[in-house]
Amino acid sequence: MEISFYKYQGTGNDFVMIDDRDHSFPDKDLALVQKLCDRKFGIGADGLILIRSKPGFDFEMVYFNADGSQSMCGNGARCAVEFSRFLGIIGDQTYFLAIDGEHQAKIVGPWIELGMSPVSSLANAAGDFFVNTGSPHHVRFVENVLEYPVVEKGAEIRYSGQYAPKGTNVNFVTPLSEDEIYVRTYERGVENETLSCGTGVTACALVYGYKNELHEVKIKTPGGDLKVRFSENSDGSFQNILLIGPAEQVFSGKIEINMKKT
Ligand SMILES: N[C@H](CCC[C@H](N)C(=O)O)C(=O)O
Repeated sequence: MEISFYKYQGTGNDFVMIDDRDHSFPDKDLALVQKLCDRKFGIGADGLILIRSKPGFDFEMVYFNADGSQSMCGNGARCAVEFSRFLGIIGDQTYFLAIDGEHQAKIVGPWIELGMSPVSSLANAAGDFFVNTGSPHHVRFVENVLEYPVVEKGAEIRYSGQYAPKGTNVNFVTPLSEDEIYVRTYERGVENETLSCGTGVTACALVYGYKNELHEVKIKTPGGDLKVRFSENSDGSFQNILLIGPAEQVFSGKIEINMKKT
């Protein structure tokens, strides 16, 4: 069976995007997801996203990490919004469903303003922090993140007993100024450093904003620049969280897939 795909990237986090409004993609075939994401034997990507029809929403976004596991993906959601506009499903605003619930988003020029799920609390984790922004994130502030052994230390934390069995994503942060941070991320399900992680930079921005009484944080990542805006409630929870950044279609193509005999 031949399928059409589109390749998108959001600050260097890259995705195979499939228009699956007819629900024909074999989403139980995780070996196929892994193959399509494989950078040598497939198309190559950090993850794969299906756009599906969903009553009550403009669309549903189904996200798979490269290893076939599922979670919420912030950069991927921005790409899903841009892809849905490209397909003519939406204009410049949308209300869609993802694994962590409903989301609003707005396209403002080259930027997508993505509403993220509310965050109930920041937790301390052995001197670091833990935040769930739709996917789980460990946040560690370090002296010089550009020199930090992200993959080695990231894997250590990701596979540590405190996060077993599901694991977590791991972010390392160095402040650049009073309202800007640099973030590098080890991503669960990619099992490597990615050039950026949307839910990850959101987690880091909430922690930095909490520590410095900010409601908007600029973030630099190896894959590009992002902004996070939010409001904090008196009980320490966060809402009106916006992840703001670009999303770009890089190329499109067709690929032959062997459907598993079911
Ligand atoms: N690897 C993450 C999901 C993708 C997160 C990232 N790509 C983003 O932009 O939020 C996890 O397993 O929780």
